Amino acid sequence: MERGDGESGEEMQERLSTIAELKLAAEGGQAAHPGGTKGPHDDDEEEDVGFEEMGLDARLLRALSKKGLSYPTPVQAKAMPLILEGKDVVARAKTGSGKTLSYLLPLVHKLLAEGGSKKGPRAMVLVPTRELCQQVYDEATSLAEYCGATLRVVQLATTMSTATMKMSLARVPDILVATPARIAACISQNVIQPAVLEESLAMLVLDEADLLFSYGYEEDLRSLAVYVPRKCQCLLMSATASPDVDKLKKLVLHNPVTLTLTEEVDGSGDTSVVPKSVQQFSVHCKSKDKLLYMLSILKYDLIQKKAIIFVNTIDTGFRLKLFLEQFGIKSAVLNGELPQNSRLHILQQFNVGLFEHLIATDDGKSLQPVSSTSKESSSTKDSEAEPVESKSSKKAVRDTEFGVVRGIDFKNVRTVVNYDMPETVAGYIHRIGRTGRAGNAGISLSLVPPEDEEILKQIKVELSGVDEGQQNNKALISPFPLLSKTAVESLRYRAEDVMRSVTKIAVREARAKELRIEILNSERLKAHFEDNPTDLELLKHDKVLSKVAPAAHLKTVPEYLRDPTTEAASRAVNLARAAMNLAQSSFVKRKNKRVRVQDAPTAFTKSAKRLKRDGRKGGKSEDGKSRSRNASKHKRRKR
Ligand SMILES: Nc1ncnc2c1ncn2[C@@H]1O[C@H](COP(=O)(O)OP(=O)(O)OP(=O)(O)O)[C@@H](O)[C@H]1O
Repeated sequence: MERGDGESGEEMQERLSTIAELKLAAEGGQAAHPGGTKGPHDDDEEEDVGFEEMGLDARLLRALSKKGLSYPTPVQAKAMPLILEGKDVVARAKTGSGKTLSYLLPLVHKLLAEGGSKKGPRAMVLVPTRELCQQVYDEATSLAEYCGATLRVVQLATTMSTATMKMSLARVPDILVATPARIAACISQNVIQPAVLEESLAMLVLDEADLLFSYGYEEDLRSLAVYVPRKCQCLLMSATASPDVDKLKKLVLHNPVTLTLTEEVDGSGDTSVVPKSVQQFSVHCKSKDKLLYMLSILKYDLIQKKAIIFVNTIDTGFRLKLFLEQFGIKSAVLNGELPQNSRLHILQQFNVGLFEHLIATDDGKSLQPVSSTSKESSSTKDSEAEPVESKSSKKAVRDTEFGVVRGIDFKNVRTVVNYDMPETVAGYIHRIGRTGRAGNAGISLSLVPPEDEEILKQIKVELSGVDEGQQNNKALISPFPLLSKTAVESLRYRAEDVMRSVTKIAVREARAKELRIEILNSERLKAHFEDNPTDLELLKHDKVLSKVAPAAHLKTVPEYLRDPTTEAASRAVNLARAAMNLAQSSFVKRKNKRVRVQDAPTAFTKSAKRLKRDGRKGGKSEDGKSRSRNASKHKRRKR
């Protein structure tokens, strides 16, 4: 029986069962709280220990309750008691697992308990990037404010002159947040006297410790280590293991307790540093087709938003933006060339959801010209259209302390796309760690051209812990099931047409224009947001940069081009999105426990499986051998 809208009874039944499945996924999830010891991070039988049982200062407990946090995450549950005891701790836990509060809570607790006068900072948190500096500063300040305490938190920014640093430190801070280079500069310029530091410093935290050396802070840290008093408690936090962490450990810690909190991936006893709430997919395509594939994924609405799309060079980012813009897909570009105020503002806007697609380069390293790394040059070599770093970029001031990948707590990012593959496994882990934070669900999607198969292989081996041949059920990165070849090919002609118009010159001009605007805005922004911190509408970062206005007909994909199988997938993604929103909003109390409903990756996989099964039953598969009911129905309709 066919209904008026063209949906058969069977199809309607199936759609309803998908909805029911998604609802079930949304409502019937495991007892979970993002922080709980029995939350999505961990299925062991340990008893839940609340923050109250940890003996935290009552003001901190109130602060946590105001923030809506009731249970510690596993890393918090394990690390905090040790830190409160005064032990040096090295903690390695996956991205988004709450490492920041695991050291800030005991740190603030101790400062509140000790009180008293001081000559120098009592606690110092060192991080590799300015973006992280700001984030840790915000978190510490908000904790102090919620506690109603008069703790003074100061951050030292890279751009500060000696005079400004002196001014900032004139009233002695309780907590100092900075990059190692700033502290080393303060010491060498006598803004901080080593003797004072030796006397006052009671706690030193090296956050994102795996990255501090690679960001070039080894010398700064070595010079600082000399002044860290023996009595000072030292903590090292990291997401990945690295020889640098070991070096740092030897440099500043004394008999530390080492905690490694990874999680089981598949119930087999094996562990992974990637949150299991993140489903990982790959799409294999030629390098020159990456724009086309990206367009197909977005145009068919196959991924959840918000999405971060990682690229390896600034020019690639602008090229992608200009290209997508022509199809009515808006995005903002974030890179280390932009002034710091603009970068912070972009992050802020993205976090509150003012735009859905953020194209980002990962860190200071990505600002090197393409030819400077073999990996980057290889990823562009068979794509003639792919521009190399423009000359103008060499003149731009590059901020080597820029970094959005490492440690930044993006809010509600549902999908991370590797438009360009990262150079290293650690880079991959940090990138995809921008989604699936605090137990939320997320998806990662990597576009893999033939020349990046090797890094994908390495990633798979390292994440699964077994050689390729043995991965079978442990394959953590599966082929993306929702995009059919037909869907991609339906857009090829239009995409290639637009690709030709996004020339190197257009990219260079757009990049220069964006930079000019942002530099101008930067100062205005600074003043404006000091006065109006909540006014985020002033500037839109996803504005159109193309000189030529996007053609109206490219904004939608006409009916005759649409691929029914991928359309069905798109509907499933939308249902999953609805389920995720439902899941997010439905925190319920069960037996006095905060129960967070299961998020949607399961639903996503099930929908994908159903689509695949349908494909086998008669749907249009990637090789185009069979035809779907939808496709023939679609044809009937067309006729
Ligand atoms: N106990 C908790 N319950 C619920 N959410 C929490 C808890 N602790 C922290 N969070 C939230 O988890 C998110 C991730 O925390 P955080 O940024 O500290 O992770 P991280 O482990 O440092 O990640 P990365 O390695 O990427 O830096 C934040 O949004 C934070 O507010």
